Amino acid sequence: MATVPDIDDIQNGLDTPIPSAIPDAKGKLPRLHLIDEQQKFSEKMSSYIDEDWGLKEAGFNYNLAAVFGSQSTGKSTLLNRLFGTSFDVMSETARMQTTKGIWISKGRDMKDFERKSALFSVATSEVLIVNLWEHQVGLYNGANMGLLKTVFEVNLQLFGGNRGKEKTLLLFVIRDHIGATPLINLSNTLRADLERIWQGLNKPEGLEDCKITDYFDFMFTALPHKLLQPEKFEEEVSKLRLRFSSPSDPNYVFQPQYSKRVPVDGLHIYAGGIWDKIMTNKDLDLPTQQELLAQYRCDEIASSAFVTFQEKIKEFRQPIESGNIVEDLGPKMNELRSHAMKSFDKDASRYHAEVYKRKRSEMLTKANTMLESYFLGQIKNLHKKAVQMFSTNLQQSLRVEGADFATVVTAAKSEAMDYFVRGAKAIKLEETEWVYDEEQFQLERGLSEFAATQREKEMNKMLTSLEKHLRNELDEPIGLALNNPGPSMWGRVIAIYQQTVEDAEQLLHKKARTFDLNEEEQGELVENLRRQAWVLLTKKVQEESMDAMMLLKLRNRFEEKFRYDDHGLPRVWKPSDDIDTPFRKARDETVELVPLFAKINNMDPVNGKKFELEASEDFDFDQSLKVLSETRQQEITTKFKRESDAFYLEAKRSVVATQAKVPYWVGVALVILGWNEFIAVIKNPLYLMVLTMVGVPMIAMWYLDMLGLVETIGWKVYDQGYKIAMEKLREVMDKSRENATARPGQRQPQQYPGGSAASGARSYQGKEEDTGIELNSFGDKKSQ
Ligand SMILES: Nc1nc2c(ncn2[C@@H]2O[C@H](COP(=O)(O)OP(=O)(O)OP(=O)(O)O)[C@@H](O)[C@H]2O)c(=O)[nH]1
Repeated sequence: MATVPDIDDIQNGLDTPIPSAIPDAKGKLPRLHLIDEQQKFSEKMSSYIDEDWGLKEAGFNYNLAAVFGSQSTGKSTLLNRLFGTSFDVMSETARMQTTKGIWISKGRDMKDFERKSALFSVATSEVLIVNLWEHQVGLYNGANMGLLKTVFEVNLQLFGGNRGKEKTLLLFVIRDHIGATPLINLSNTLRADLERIWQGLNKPEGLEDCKITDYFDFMFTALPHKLLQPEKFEEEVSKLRLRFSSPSDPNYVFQPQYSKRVPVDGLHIYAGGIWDKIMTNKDLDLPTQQELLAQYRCDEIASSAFVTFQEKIKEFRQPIESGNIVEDLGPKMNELRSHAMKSFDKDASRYHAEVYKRKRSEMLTKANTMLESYFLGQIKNLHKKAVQMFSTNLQQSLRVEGADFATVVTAAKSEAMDYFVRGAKAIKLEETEWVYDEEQFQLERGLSEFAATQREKEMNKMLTSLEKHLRNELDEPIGLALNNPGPSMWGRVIAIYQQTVEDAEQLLHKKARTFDLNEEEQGELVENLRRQAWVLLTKKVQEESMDAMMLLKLRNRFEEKFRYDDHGLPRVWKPSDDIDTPFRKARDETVELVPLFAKINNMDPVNGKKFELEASEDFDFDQSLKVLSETRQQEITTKFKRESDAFYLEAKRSVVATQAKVPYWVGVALVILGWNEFIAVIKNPLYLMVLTMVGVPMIAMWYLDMLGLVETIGWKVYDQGYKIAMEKLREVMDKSRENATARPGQRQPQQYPGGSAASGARSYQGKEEDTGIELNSFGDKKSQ
């Protein structure tokens, strides 16, 4: 290849007048060994450009062409003919002798250098002449297509970013063209070969779909046989020369799109930079035989070590996938990994050190990747377990009376987090970049969210119990206050409210501390509490002011005034008594109570100020104060008046009853008919004693006009006695029914309507007296 080691790839376009090119003593233009055998870029390029070639002031007015082709394909001959250069041409006789021997013995270095210099030519030149024999067309190796492939590949890697911006012209010159195959056919074959090569390239990321034409243009030409048709050869070469020297030629090669746009004074830096980049690219280096062997053997050793390793680590899969925590997973994984690495080291460490090192690190990475799935699986399971642990601990601790929520959460959280971190640390192997920060972060967040939900639940529980407390504290006292109606009753109600809310607030503040509530949250809860208590209060007031309740209150008050005297004793009306005045007075005084229930008087009795609560969307304080409307007040008053009439009539009736008198003849008849009995009683001390004991009090009462009262009391006693007796009877019946239910294996009787199956069964088997009660209660004596 002519680019090695000569500078025959750098050439000045012939149309450009060379300002001061200085030929040497033999009249030859000076040439530079640009890159020497040690692959070192010449430092003299700049001085050659400036002085030897006189291109100092040329700026962009120069061109670069390179030639590429197999050994001794006449590259130098062509360049010398085209550009008047003076590259050495191998003598016709020596040609055969200088090929294979040198080629094989220096194979590696040469091949390496060949790739690099070919790539250098492609990267720096505007036109790359690809020189090949006609008979090489279609032959992969002969036409140097393998080399072209590497050059294309690396060119794409290193300079592929300039897609479509900088193109290079590939000018194929087919030598010794006899003419049997037309040029067009040859060029088609070459195009197809190039396209195929391009398809097979390993293209870098992002350039997978790039085309060969994004980077290269093609031109094809042929030259006749130099030795067989020398004149024709020279003629065609002269024509070809025009393509390089005459811009007016239709096939002129140095088109602007191929220019690298580097001014000539910077060319040495540009070309040097490209060479450096090429030199540092590993893909252009060929491995030594030792390295190849080491790669092969290390791969084999690694695979065999992996077989055992993979087999052993399988045991972790099942438990981890089913969500269990594998005990000692860290040490176990570490042991298996070290075992695999040791068995690799034992055999592989004898091979090429660099390769061994690289393969070892590859193997370690692969082993780590395999183990990482178990690491991640265990981390996931640890996460789940930590959440469970947290939830159980929290719930257990909260069950303890007086548990402080904030403290309980902090303790449970720190325990769960500790468990997770300890577990995660234990399975993180050395020489890995495994991390669990994200999972830890997610866990912490999850626990906080869980705690927040729990806290809300606990708070709701607390608020519900607080509401119950409020209801208990308010209900009875308010009922009592309103059952004794009067101008001061609202004052009492407000005082009860204030006291209850104060107690509940204290309770709330105490609880708030355990929930770690801030000022604002506490304020809001207190506000809600006050409102809630007020709503409960107004509900109770509404209950107490329902028609039936109001009438009861009024009736009680009326009875107090009308039926009892000032000493609290029941009044017995005598015929001489004035019933109308006390009745009217008692009724008027009672009716006066009704307007008191029109509206809650929200005056605070303690400080004399109006008590108020802030209204909200669903709470209207002023509205909540209203109790009885005008209409309802009237309705209640009317109903009450009607009821009170009954009391009036009853009073009147009782006077008539005491007024009724026994006729005189009844007395006379009594004396005549009962004389004997009277004498018998007088004479008998026992009868006399009984008569005295019963008769004297009766006479006294009659005298005091209290017989009506005695009668009323008697009836009441009878009434009460009857009620108690019935109650006792019911209790005994219930008890006997329960006992019967408790007895197992008894028949299911149906014959006692209203009685339970158990009580029916009892009637067959129970004790005599029990059965009697049972039957009496249901009235079915036949079954006995
Ligand atoms: N048949 C034939 N021989 C040629 C042609 N051009 C050059 N030669 C001869 O081939 C031999 C090699 O020519 P060179 O120009 O030195 O070839 P090269 O490719 O520069 O050689 P290296 O630089 O060693 O790779 C010389 O003897 C030339 O006279 C050609 O077109 N046809």
